[in-house]
Amino acid sequence: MSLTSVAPTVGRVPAATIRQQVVVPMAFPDGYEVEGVVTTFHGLVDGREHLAWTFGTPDEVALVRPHSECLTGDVFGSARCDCGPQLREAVERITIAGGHLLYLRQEGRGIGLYEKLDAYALQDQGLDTYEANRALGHLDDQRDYRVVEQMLTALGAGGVELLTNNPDKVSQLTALGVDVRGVRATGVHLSTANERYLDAKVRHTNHTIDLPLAV
Ligand SMILES: Nc1nc2c(ncn2[C@@H]2O[C@H](COP(=O)(O)OP(=O)(O)OP(=O)(O)O)[C@@H](O)[C@H]2O)c(=O)[nH]1
Ligand SMILES: [Zn+2]
Repeated sequence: MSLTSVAPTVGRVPAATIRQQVVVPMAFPDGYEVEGVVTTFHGLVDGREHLAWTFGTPDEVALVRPHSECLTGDVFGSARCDCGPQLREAVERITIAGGHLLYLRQEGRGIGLYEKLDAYALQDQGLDTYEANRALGHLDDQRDYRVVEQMLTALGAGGVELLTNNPDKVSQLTALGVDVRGVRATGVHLSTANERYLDAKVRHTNHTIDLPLAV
């Protein structure tokens, strides 16, 4: 993992319990329709309102996407990053395979929405996404994934296949005792607006994004 991210907490994390489960019929703007089950929890260690969305019928080894909140990309369609298309892709792939989308309230890699927008302003002056975080006094990546372990255990998930390009998610979750049986990359959602961002992720944090050489 990157030395400039939060060190994983190794060892046992306290157990969380299921608070509520509700069926949600979903209709996406592109016409795709699916039904999910959304789960809320008691006892998540950081006190935030993280959600688990279950699609399809999870197998013994469930496909799991730990998705960090990105209000600008997930909700408003910002093309500065690849979060919105990754979220949409994850819902479809998990519905086919059976599994869970964990919607993690870790906006801005854990620095929050206003700070992320400050970081965008610095990127518009030439800094890359990690340099901008540091200029604002943050680590490159402030996320830790203890709540993922808590949610998966409460859901009764055994082995998981992770849907992510981020090796730090894989190593943190493995250190936390999650039984990671495999890792699947997401598609490459490249645009002129996000090419510098994706390139920084590949160069700096070894994200497995198969970018064309010209980027
Ligand atoms: N601080 C900061 N956060 C950003 C920026 N752009 C996107 N984010 C946040 O980054 C998070 C997503 O992280 P990414 O690095 O894009 O992807 P990842 O979660 O590490 O990897 P994947 O699992 O492959 O998606 C979301 O919380 C976004 O809000 C940025 O320029 N600065
Ligand atoms: Zn984003």
